Amino acid sequence: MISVKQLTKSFGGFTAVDQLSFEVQPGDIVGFLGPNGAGKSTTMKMLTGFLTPSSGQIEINGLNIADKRVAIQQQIGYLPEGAPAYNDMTVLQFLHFIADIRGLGKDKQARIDKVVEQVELQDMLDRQIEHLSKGFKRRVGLAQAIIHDPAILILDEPTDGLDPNQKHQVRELIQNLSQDKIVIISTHILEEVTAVCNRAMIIADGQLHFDGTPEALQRQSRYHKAVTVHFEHLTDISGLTSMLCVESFEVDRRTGRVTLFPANEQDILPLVSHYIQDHGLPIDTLYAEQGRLDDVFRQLTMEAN
Ligand SMILES: Nc1ncnc2c1ncn2[C@@H]1O[C@H](COP(=O)(O)OP(=O)(O)OP(=O)(O)O)[C@@H](O)[C@H]1O
Repeated sequence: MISVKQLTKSFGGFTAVDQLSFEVQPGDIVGFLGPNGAGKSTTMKMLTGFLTPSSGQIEINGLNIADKRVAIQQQIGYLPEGAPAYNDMTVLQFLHFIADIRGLGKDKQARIDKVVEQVELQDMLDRQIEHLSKGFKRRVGLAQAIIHDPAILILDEPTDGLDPNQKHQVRELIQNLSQDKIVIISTHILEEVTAVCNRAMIIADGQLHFDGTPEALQRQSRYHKAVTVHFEHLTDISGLTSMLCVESFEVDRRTGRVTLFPANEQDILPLVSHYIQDHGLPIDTLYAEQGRLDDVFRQLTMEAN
């Protein structure tokens, strides 16, 4: 378990992480979300023992990082921002180097084979890291993070720079890893949180603004329970938008979709659907919204500003 209490980091007079407190249990896949400069990487660096907090406490599996840093680091796999590596080594040399540092001993070859397969580096083993594409560099970074099969994985923007297929693979990899592990990722991709994480934490200005499931995050959106309609052709919507159960509406000028917001948070889909049927309105799409993550992200982080 990770237990963080009142964690703070200041650089000179500037507070990058401000009294952050949270706990993470095995099985949790946590997504750190936040605007640029929110303090996500700084928090990860403190969790992994690369930065010393200005104040506050970090305990990992009962050990305090202030006096058991090395023991804690043995339990953690860390992919730093930008996935730094030794550029003049080949991929295979680098993985051997990391495996030796991690003290894998007789398990070394088996673990290297396993991670090479997991992140699909088979064709790159003899390439110098300097000459790899951004996506492959990131895969090397992931391979070194998981090579010792750590109980805790901390991944700073793990899918940054990957193409859509690689993103999908890395997300699957994270999900397959996670049954008994703690995984913390930071990302700017909101959909990644719903695709991969069972918990979302929104950090802005170094403070925690939301901590809950991705579904709970979506429910905070003003679009939660709104009903969106798309018509086959231009249609008079005045009757629909003046229904008593509809508090307000908006029209997306680009797509022509009409979104109806419910009065009193009620479930208006059946009422809207009946109205459309009764009046023979020419619709091609009708659905209730779960909530829009970009909307709630903007709302929570703007409030912080
Ligand atoms: N070593 C440092 N010295 C001074 N300021 C720093 C240092 N490291 C980080 N900061 C500042 O702390 C703030 C938080 O940075 P951090 O990298 O943690 O943000 P982030 O949420 O990871 O951002 P991004 O999404 O852009 O990666 C930023 O304003 C950054 O400029």
